[in-house]
Amino acid sequence: MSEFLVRAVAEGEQRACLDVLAESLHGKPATDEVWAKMAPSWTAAGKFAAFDEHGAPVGIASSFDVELTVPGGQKLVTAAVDGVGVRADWTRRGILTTMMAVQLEDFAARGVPLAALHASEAVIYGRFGYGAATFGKGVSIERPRARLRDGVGRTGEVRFITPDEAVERVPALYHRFEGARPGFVSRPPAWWPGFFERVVKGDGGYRVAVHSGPDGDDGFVVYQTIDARDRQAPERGAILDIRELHAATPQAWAGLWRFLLSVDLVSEVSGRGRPLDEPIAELLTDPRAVNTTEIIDDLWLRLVDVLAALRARSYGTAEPVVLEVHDKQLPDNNGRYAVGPDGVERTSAEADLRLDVATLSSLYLGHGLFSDLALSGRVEALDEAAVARADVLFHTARSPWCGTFF
Ligand SMILES: CC(=O)SCCNC(=O)CCNC(=O)[C@H](O)C(C)(C)COP(=O)(O)OP(=O)(O)OC[C@H]1O[C@@H](n2cnc3c(N)ncnc32)[C@H](O)[C@@H]1OP(=O)(O)O
Repeated sequence: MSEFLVRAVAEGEQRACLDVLAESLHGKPATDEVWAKMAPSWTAAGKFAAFDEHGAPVGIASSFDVELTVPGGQKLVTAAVDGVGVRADWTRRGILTTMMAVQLEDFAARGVPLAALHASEAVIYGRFGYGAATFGKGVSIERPRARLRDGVGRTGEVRFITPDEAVERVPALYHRFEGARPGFVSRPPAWWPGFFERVVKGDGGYRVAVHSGPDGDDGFVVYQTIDARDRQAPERGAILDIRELHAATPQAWAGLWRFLLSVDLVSEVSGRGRPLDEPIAELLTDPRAVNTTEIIDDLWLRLVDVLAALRARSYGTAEPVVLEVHDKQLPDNNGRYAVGPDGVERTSAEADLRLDVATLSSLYLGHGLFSDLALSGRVEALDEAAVARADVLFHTARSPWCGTFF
């Protein structure tokens, strides 16, 4: 069997690695024009690749650092893992497994307490300690039925901005929302050019609208309209599909929804990956105008430093529990942790609950219940009473939500 070597990507090797990634995702090699646009942000930093015996890349795993808000509001440095792919003629030989191991060791050595990713398939990353930690819902709103309750969203103004104005204003505006929910991530400067090129300035016809309240700009929406008109069904108008909707205040949030639901010749307003608890139906006189079309896993989280991560978040009011954590890839995390509202310590006390690091990672931001995972066997309850306590300790008022694709 052919050998491979996993190592850090050196300066000058990025383009060949990008082509491997594109191939794995059924894309095309970058043209000179595309590469010229990508090169400034597709640096060698944070990239590991597998090379064949001739030195050609056959697999790639990339990451960049962001800050992720954890329950209680602290922001933790998090390795945002993206750009993972193995050339189709090299799969199932352990390349991803080796790249994940090297990457995790790098995160641990750099003192990065969390790693996160969006998974192409739900079966891949659990074995490396990642668990689905935030979810998003798809919504479809029947616009003809969607009348707003009296007074909803009337306190501010919404205006379009041009793509160039969006480049100028939206990153700073987004910065205002960071920390609004557990799971939210910062968008470093290198994240934005791809978004502006592919979405805002791309050929999808996206519009950017900004909401202004008493303190100035406080929300924005990015959407496109898809013409679905049909002569046989004259009541059918366009579909207005939301790509992003972020608001700093409840008034801005309601104002943006008012605007979206007021656009003429639209029969449906849709969006994917919205927060599970976004109360759109509560804005309307007919809540049944809002349909949930799907619920999908969003951010997969990996506690790299279990003690640091557990210490960084806040907890609900309940007696402490002792968690026994198993971590195959990073054995320094193995052990017991006493977790309570007054703090988190390593302990030699008897364990109440036993779970692997992927399961703990999926519960960490507040989505899901220990009791559900105890039912399914993913949490082993050595003390039954501790399950309900853990539910209270880890619960968060707002659903965790990431809202950023990388
Ligand atoms: C964060 C992101 O970027 S998500 C994007 C991920 N990339 C893609 O989906 C692109 C297309 N797919 C690929 O490039 C590759 O198939 C990868 C990266 C998913 C997997 O790479 P491989 O080198 O084949 O993985 P590797 O050989 O290390 O497999 C490890 C284990 O995962 C399993 N596995 C890997 N990929 C899959 C999959 N897609 N479906 C089911 N099982 C899988 C393997 O069977 C193996 O199981 P085992 O340990 O029980 O033997």
